[in-house]
Amino acid sequence: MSSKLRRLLSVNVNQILKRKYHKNEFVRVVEVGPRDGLQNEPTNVPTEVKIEFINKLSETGLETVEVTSFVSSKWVPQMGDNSEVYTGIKKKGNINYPVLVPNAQGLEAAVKCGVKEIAVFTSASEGFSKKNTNCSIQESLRRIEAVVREAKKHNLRVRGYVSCIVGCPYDGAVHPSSVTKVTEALLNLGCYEVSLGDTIGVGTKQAIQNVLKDILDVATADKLAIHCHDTYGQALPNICTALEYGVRVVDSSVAGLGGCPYAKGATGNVATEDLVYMLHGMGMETGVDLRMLIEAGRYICGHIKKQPASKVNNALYSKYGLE
Ligand SMILES: CC(C)(COP(=O)([O-])OP(=O)([O-])OC[C@H]1O[C@@H](n2cnc3c(N)ncnc32)[C@H](O)[C@@H]1OP(=O)([O-])[O-])[C@@H](O)C(=O)NCCC(=O)NCCSC(=O)C[C@@](C)(O)CC(=O)[O-]
Repeated sequence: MSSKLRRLLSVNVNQILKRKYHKNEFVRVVEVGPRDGLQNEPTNVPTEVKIEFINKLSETGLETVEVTSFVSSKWVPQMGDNSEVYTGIKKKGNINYPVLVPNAQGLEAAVKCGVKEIAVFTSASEGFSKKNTNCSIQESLRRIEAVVREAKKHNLRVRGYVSCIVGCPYDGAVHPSSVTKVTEALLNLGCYEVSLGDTIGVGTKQAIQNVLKDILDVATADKLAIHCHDTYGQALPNICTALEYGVRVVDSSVAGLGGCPYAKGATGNVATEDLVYMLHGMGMETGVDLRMLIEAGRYICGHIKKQPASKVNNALYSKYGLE
C-alpha cells in the first residue's frame, strides 16, 4: 500500500473513532472516594466518619457514589465495616450506591444489606490478579460469572472493572489485546458497563489511545468508563483522550484520595474536584456542585489528617470562603 493511501486511511479511521466532545454533553462522574479512596488508608477511619462523608457526597449532585467493598477484611481491613456503612448512609433515590464484590460470599453479604448495584473486578494482567484476588484471570472470570448469575436473580445492576489496562506493578507493560479480551468477557457476562483502570497511573495519551482503539473493535464507547490513577500526573490528559473516543463516564476520587493496597506506590485517583473543574471548563455538564464537593473533600481530609491532593480544592478552598 502506498504511504499516501495509508495516511489517508488512518486519517479516516481516526475521524470515525474520534468523537469530539460537544458543549453541554453530560459526563457521569463515578465517585469512588469512599471505597477506592479509603481502602488504602493505614489508620482506621471510624464508621460514622465514612457515613458522614458519603452523606456529604450525596448532596453534591453526583449520580453514583461507590460506597464500600464486600471483600475479605483479612485482605482489606479498612472495608471491614461494609455492612454498617452501607446501611448507615442516607440514600437518595436518584443516586446509585454500588459496592465492590469479589465472590459469592461478598455478594451474599451485600444482598443482605439491600444493595441495588455491585461492581465486580478483574485484571488484564495475571500478576495483579493473583496478588489482588489470589486467583488467575480465568478463575476470577469464573467467580464473576457465578456472582453475576446470582446478582441478576436479585435484580442487581452489575458494573465491571478491569485493572492494569496499561501497566502492572508485577508483570510490567500490558498489551491492549489483553484488556480487550477481559473487557469483552465482562460485557458478555452481563456487566452494563466496564471501567478501564489505569491502576498504577503509568498511562499516557498514546497508551490510552491504543487501548481504546483496540476495545472499540468489540464494544461501543457507551459501555465503557475510564478510571485513572494520577501517579504520573497523566490522569486528566488521559481522561480527555477517552472523551475524544466517546467515553462519557469517568471515575474519580474526591481530594485525589486512594490507591490499591495491592499496587504499591500507586497514588490516588484523579481528584473529582479537578475532573469536574476541567469538564465544566470544557462546557460539559456533570450536575456536580464544585463548592459542595470541595467541602466533602475537606471533611474527609480533616479526618485522615491529609492535605487534599486536588489542585482545584486547594486553589478554591479559601476563595469559596470554606476556611
Ligand atoms: C477475593 C479474596 C476474598 C480471595 O482471598 P482468599 O484468601 O483466596 O479467599 P478464601 O475464599 O480462601 O477465604 C479466606 C478468608 O476470607 C474470607 N472471605 C472470603 N471472601 C470474603 C468476602 N467477600 N467477605 C468477607 N470475608 C471473605 C473467608 O471466609 C476466609 O475466612 P477464614 O475462614 O479464614 O476466617 C481476597 O483476595 C480479597 O478480598 N481480595 C480483594 C482485594 C481488594 O479489595 N483489592 C482492592 C480492590 S480492587 C482495586 O482497587 C482496583 C480498582 C477496582 O479500583 C480498579 C483499578 O484501579 O484498577
